Amino acid sequence: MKMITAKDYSNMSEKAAAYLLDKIKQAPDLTLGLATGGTPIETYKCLVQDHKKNNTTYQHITTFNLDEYIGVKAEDPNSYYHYMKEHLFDHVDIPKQQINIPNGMASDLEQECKEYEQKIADRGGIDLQLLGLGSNGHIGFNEPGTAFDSTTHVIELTQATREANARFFDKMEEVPKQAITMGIANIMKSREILLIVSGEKKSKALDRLLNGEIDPSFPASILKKHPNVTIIADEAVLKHTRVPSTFLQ
Ligand SMILES: O=P(O)(O)OC[C@H]1O[C@](O)(CO)[C@@H](O)[C@@H]1O
Repeated sequence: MKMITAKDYSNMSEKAAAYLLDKIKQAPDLTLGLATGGTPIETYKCLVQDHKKNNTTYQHITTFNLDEYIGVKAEDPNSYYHYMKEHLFDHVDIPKQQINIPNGMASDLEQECKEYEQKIADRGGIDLQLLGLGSNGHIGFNEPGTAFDSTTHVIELTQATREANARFFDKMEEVPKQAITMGIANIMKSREILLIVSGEKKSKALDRLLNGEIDPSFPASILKKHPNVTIIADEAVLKHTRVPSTFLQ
């Protein structure tokens, strides 16, 4: 794993967007794994600004989102489908048929998971996966205890995750209890991973990732076994994180 440091959230987002754009320019038909949540919002904003200014094209890009809430309609402002349209897809030239997000309204969720797996496989896997880090170590919605060999599956969200995400909803009761998420095996099969981490509240999690044991009780810990992970972290998170010198470029 290598670490790129950033001054603050904006600078982390600029560096993450520059990193993604560099890869997109090198391989315009890249298969990108995308994340939602608070962390990547400004990264997407930077991609949109770049698209407007420099016309970087997404015509041949295929995307797979990590996860989606179960029981939230696509048009609901809290669906991750809606989030992606609002923050990225409606503002760049990616063809609709190249966008993949699990369908949390599918009547047969097991079948939906299987089909999502097949779509990823048919595309030849993910080239570059963008990841955020949950305070409890979740990646995608793979909560603590999720098997490292898990593939796309239905997950019960922990109370901690529901509380962390409650800020996007009007009431705690509206926060879904379940989601579909790519599994840890899918994330680990990505050829490259870009993990973005910002803010003091993520210090404990980043510290555990860098210094702790590899254990399913902290799903992100498996990233240490991936051969090509880059972390972009800002000063606020790094202030209380012990960074082993081997991680610094
Ligand atoms: O970026 P946030 O909002 O802190 O969330 C951390 C992670 O949790 C999730 O919301 C769950 O998938 C991810 O999208 C995100 O990367």
